[in-house]
Amino acid sequence: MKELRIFCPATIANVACGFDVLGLCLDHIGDEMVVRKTGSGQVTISRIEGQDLPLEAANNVAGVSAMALLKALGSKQGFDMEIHKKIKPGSGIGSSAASAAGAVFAINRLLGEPFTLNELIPFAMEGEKLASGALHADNVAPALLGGFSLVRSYDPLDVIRLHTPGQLYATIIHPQIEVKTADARSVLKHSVPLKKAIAQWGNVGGLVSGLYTEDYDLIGRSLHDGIVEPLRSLLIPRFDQVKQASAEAGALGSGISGSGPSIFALSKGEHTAKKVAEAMTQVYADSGVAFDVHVSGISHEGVRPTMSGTP
Ligand SMILES: Nc1ncnc2c1ncn2[C@@H]1O[C@H](COP(=O)(O)OP(=O)(O)OP(=O)(O)O)[C@@H](O)[C@H]1O
Ligand SMILES: N[C@@H](CCO)C(=O)O
Repeated sequence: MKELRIFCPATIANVACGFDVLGLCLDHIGDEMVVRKTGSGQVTISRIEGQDLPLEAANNVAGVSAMALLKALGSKQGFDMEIHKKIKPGSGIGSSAASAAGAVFAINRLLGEPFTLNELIPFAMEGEKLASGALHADNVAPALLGGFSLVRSYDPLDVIRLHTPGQLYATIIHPQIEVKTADARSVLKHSVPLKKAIAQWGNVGGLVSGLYTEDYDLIGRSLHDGIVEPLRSLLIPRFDQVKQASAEAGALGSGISGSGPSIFALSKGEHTAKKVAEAMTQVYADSGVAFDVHVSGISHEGVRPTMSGTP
């Protein structure tokens, strides 16, 4: 195979209590990429549609991730990428991760899969480092593996794919303001009072348990973030109102999606998730801030081919 067209899904990182360790994969929101082998011996990006992003491979997360993979293999094979961007950079739903994960998935597939999906995560993290200065895996892991991911450890990297309950739906409101991950990380404190840490790791354990037992009330009780949300929510217009309206509409819980400005809520069932979407819309209707609202299931699959290229 010389060419692969893929869907690169959006993701929600942190999922409230799991800063840098939890993430989930959305099912139909995402970019497309076309990746093809070339004889140039280099990684190139010939086209980016939908957003104004760098075409130089060294300045684009897709290029950096691709080069990290090829360097690990010692491969001199050239690749060219086209990126059809639907997820806005700085949205909080893993725009950079979609490109990083897409690049390494496609190149790995075109090279006959020398790496497992889990083994691709560190290469995609190099792209995230370019975007935000931080080697976080909580967007690229679910973008590659699908479902929910837990980064149990960064050193050594140990990523676990978690069970996803079938009736879990996400609602996302994306206010059209850009919050760069690097900026949203710079507002964080580097030490956490023990009392807050206790509450947070209790909630991470509760959320993981709730996912496995499909206990939706427990999932809802666990969707709290007492560490990051109080600092970052100040960057997001009407954050508290969106949370309150989501709860009143029946959401299990809500929080900042990734580093924001998107806000997510999880609900049991699509019907409730749609009611939450209406409630979020009402909060933002007269805000003067343009916004999009999405309802999505949790995808069991991450990056995936949409059409095989020519053999
Ligand atoms: N292919 C790419 N797709 C998206 N952003 C890219 C890409 N290549 C480079 N970037 C840069 O990465 C930055 C966006 O990444 P950032 O992590 O801030 O946003 P995000 O991925 O939408 O957020 P989050 O990780 O919170 O979901 C921008 O500075 C953008 O120029
Ligand atoms: N865990 C990262 C995710 C960025 O999407 C952060 O919150 O900074």
